[in-house]
Amino acid sequence: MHVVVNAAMSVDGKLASHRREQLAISGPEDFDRVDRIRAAADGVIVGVGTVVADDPHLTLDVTDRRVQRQRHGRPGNPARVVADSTARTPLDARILDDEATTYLLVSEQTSEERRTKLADAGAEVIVVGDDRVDLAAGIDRLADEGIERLMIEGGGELIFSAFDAGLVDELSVFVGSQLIGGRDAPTLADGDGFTEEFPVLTLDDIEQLDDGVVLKYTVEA
Ligand SMILES: NC(=O)C1=CN([C@@H]2O[C@H](COP(=O)(O)OP(=O)(O)OC[C@H]3O[C@@H](n4cnc5c(N)ncnc54)[C@H](O)[C@@H]3O)[C@@H](O)[C@H]2O)C=CC1
Ligand SMILES: Nc1nc(O)c(N)c(N[C@@H]2O[C@H](COP(=O)(O)O)[C@@H](O)[C@H]2O)n1
Repeated sequence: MHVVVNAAMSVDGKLASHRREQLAISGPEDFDRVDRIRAAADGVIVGVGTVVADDPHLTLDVTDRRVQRQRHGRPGNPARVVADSTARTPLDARILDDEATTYLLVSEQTSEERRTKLADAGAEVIVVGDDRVDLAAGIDRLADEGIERLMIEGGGELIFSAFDAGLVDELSVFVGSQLIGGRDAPTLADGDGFTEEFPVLTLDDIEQLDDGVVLKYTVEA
């Protein structure tokens, strides 16, 4: 499995304001770039914090679906995936519509009743982990479903966990020109934070887009 993280942050490293409202940090050129990364992926994953905050759709625009067909011979959108230990995804969430397959990674903490409701609402429910979603195990299960390239879109809790588990191969981050501030605003990598053995990245490319820059890194093994 090849895992690519992509997100957009302010100059002070925030993904959103402390109110956790969705903000357009990216401009149109960067959103086009995001769409191309989605189009190249077999699956796009977010944490349930992002689902609750943003109600994202995580699909491609029609142009990119054509691009995907030419590139990979596979029609349609990449699969959508949510890391959702206690199955908090609302039953009317946009990611549960029928525009793509949606996998919900949940833990054993989720009741059979809740799993059934989510399955009835359109989700493919996969149980991985006792108290919390075990991301490495989840990725193995997604690989069994044919997902070979996974894009992680956020938020900061999920991105930290993916780095913590040593699962990330590439990181792209758009740095916009806003300053958001707020000690409780989500950042690119939240979680408990590293105190030793910090992940080491190699800067591969810098590109100016909209009013910001895209930084592209590979992650050292
Ligand atoms: N600017 C950007 O590119 C993006 C911004 N965002 C913003 O980020 C915020 C949401 O981020 P967060 O609150 O950090 O939530 P998140 O989206 O990272 O979800 C975290 C939640 O996922 C669940 N989870 C299950 N298994 C997990 C695991 N193994 N590791 C980590 N989490 C796991 C937990 O309930 C946890 O609270 C929103 O304000 C959203 O707008 C989200 C994505 C991209
Ligand atoms: N790359 C990027 N730039 C921003 O400025 C953003 N706010 C985000 N947010 C992510 O995109 C999701 C929304 O996706 P849909 O348009 O609904 O398909 C949102 O939930 C974040 O994951 N990303």
